[in-house]
Amino acid sequence: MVRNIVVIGGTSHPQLTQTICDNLGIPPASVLLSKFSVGETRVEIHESVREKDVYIIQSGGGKVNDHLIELLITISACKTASARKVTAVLPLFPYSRQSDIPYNKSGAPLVKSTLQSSSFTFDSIPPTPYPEKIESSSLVNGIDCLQNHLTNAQIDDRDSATSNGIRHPCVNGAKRRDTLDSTRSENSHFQANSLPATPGIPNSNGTPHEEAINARAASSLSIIQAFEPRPGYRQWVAQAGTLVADLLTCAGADHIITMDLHDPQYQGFFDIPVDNLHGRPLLRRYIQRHIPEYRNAIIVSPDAGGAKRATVVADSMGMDFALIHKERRPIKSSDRQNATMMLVGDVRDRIAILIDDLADTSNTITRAAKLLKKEGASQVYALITHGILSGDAIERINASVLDKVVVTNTVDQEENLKKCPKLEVLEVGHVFAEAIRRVHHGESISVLFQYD
Ligand SMILES: O=P(O)(O)OC[C@H]1O[C@H](OP(=O)(O)OP(=O)(O)O)[C@H](O)[C@@H]1O
Repeated sequence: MVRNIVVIGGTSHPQLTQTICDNLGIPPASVLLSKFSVGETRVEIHESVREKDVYIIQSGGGKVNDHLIELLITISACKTASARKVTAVLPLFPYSRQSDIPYNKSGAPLVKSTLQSSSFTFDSIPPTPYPEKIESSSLVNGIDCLQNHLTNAQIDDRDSATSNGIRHPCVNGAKRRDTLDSTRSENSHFQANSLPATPGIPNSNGTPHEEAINARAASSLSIIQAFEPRPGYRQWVAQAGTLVADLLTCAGADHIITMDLHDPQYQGFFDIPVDNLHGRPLLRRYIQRHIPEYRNAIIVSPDAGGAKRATVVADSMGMDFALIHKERRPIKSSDRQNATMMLVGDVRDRIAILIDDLADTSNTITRAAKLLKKEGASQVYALITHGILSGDAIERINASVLDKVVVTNTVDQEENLKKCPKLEVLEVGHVFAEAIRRVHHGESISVLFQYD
């Protein structure tokens, strides 16, 4: 039993909090986490934290923004209640993919939008928005309006440049909308049913169901084609990772414990200690125990960004390695969905094991699996640290040629397990409990990463 320590669980993953507390031999602290009817988060700490070391467990995934605000308020509540030290334990760190935003060649950000004949929408809540499911109310929310105005403003500028410098008045947006519609009709590749086939990957390789899901998602994932950058101006997109790091520090966090940061350099955004634990030992143990004749299998990175992660696993286990190269900066929205994928390495008649840090929409792993099967792989496993699995990811995995998807429970998988027979979950609670115990006693935690 660890003394003088308080563990508080956020609402993101109560089961993981309980496992961590069971491993530490203490009960979770009594707290009230709720919401006022307006939607604001309410936090009450029901026991003394004075001069105690407090560990707050809150993961990303799910209602990520609500969880983040709840974490910030809880940190602040503990600090103002005289906690000696507050450590935020974020098994999946939210927003860590947003330290850099991918841009297309024209400078427009690669963001999700859904194109309808009359308007854009930027809904990103699960499920992955389908054009036919858009509600008219979604067209009037703040971000949609802002983006529409941005787009319309771009078109206005173009118009004014080609019409003797006279700016068209905005009468109920009618002029702008007309222009926008005509711009859209020129971009016929934006129509949901006219997507190009995946270069290098004939459509016939996937199941018809998978093709349908991917085509539907491709039609939803769009760059604003009407966007044309003003000369000398590149549209600014917030790099939210920096802000989130600052928010945690300002709220009063003294220390961060997380696992498999998408970009390990994100640790440099903080001026407090960040312990980035590794999920690799768990994945490695799974390979050794569950994959038959694993030494003949081949580790595959589904994109160049994850090559280092995957090679570390391959090298430490004396296994072969292959890489899928994914085109990173497509010009058209449909290209992001259908970007060219090329395999470097030989997977024929072997079990291919995809290793990645996270699966969100699961487009990456399902498309990689399709390519690997096409290249002759006998089975395809995906071993992922963070199973975010948002939107219709589970549906996509079920329809894919993937044989098995193994994730850790840094994100709650209870509901996903019920819906996905291919899914297996590895427990991480004991890893975080050991990290907390070591940090609390001032012991080194490097032993938790010294296996590579
Ligand atoms: O399930 P999905 O929605 O397909 O997302 C998963 C992919 O996203 C991340 O990489 P990213 O695309 O950000 O590229 P990077 O690794 O080069 O940073 C991650 O490393 C996966 O490869």
